[in-house]
Amino acid sequence: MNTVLTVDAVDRSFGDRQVLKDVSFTVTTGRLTGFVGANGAGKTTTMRIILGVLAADRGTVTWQGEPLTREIRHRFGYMPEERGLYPKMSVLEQVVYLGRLHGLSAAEARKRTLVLLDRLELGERADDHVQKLSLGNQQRAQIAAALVHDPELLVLDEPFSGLDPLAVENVLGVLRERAAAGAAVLFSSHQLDLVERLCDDLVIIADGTIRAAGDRAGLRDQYTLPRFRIEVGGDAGWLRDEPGVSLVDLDGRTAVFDLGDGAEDQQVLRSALARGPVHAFGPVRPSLAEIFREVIQ
Ligand SMILES: Nc1ncnc2c1ncn2[C@@H]1O[C@H](COP(=O)(O)OP(=O)(O)OP(=O)(O)O)[C@@H](O)[C@H]1O
Repeated sequence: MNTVLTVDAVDRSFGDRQVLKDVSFTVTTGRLTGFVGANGAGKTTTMRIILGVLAADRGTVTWQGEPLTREIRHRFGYMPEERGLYPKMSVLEQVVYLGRLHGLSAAEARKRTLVLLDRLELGERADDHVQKLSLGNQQRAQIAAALVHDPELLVLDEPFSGLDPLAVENVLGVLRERAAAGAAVLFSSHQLDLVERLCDDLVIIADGTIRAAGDRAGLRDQYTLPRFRIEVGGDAGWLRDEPGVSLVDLDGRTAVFDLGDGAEDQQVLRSALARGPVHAFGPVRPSLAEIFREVIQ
C-alpha cells in the first residue's frame, strides 16, 4: 500500500467566499478512503480540484510526488456529482464510448463494458437507453463509466446515494475488488453509517477545513474516551458509589460509565466480580457519527 495522491494546503474561494481552507490529506492504494462532510462542506470542490475541473487558488495536488498532468489524470476515473450520461444513448454504447475516449480499442472497450455491466448487475439492461433505467441503475451505469478504463485512482462523488441496500453491497464489492487490484479509491458521502462500514480510511471535512483524517481504527482509538460498559448478574446501582466512576447510563443490570483520572478499569471489574457474575465488560468505542459530531464542533 502506497500513498499515491497528496492534497497539500489547498485553498479555494468563490468570489470573496473561501470554501476550502488549507485542505490536506492523502489517498493510498488498495484502500477505500471515505471523504465525509455535511452539505456544502467542500467535498465536491475538493474532488473537482483533484480532477482538474477546477483550479486551486493555493496549494498542490500531486500523484506519486509529481504535479498532476492531463496524462496522469487520464488514468483517473471520476463519477461527478452532476451525473453526466446521455439519456438517449444505450448504457452499452455510452460506457464503450467513454472507454474509447480513454484510449481503449473498440473491441477492448466492449469486452470490458460487458464484464463490468454484468458485475454491476446491469447486464440485462445494456441495450436500454439510460433514461429508461431507474435512478439506482443509472447510478450503476455511471459507476461503470468511471471504471471502464481500469483507473489507478477512482474519485466518486456520493456513489452510494440513492442506492438500495443490495445495490450498495454490489457497488461496494466492485470497489473493493478494484482496491484489492491496486487502485486507490476516494469517495464522498454524507451517510455516516454507510461510511463507517465501508471505508478503510477517513477524511472528515467541515466548513472547508479538514477536521480529522486517518485510518478508521486509528481514529476510533484516538477518540475513544475512558468509557466502559458493564453487564452484571444483579443490579448495577452500586457503581454510583464506586470511586472514580461517573455513571453515564444505568439500566438495571447494565451500565455505561466514565472513569476519572487515576481510576482503573480492572479495579471496577474486581469490585463487580466480588458482587457476583459479570456477563460483559469492556471499553465503549465511539461510532463514526460520534467522532464526526465531536470533530466538527
Ligand atoms: N461554482 C461555485 N460558485 C460559487 N459557490 C460555489 C460553487 N461551487 C461550490 N460553491 C460553494 O462552495 C461550498 C462547498 O460546496 P461543495 O459542493 O464543495 O460542498 P459538498 O461538501 O460537496 O456539499 P454537497 O454534499 O452538498 O454536495 C458551498 O457553500 C457551495 O455553495
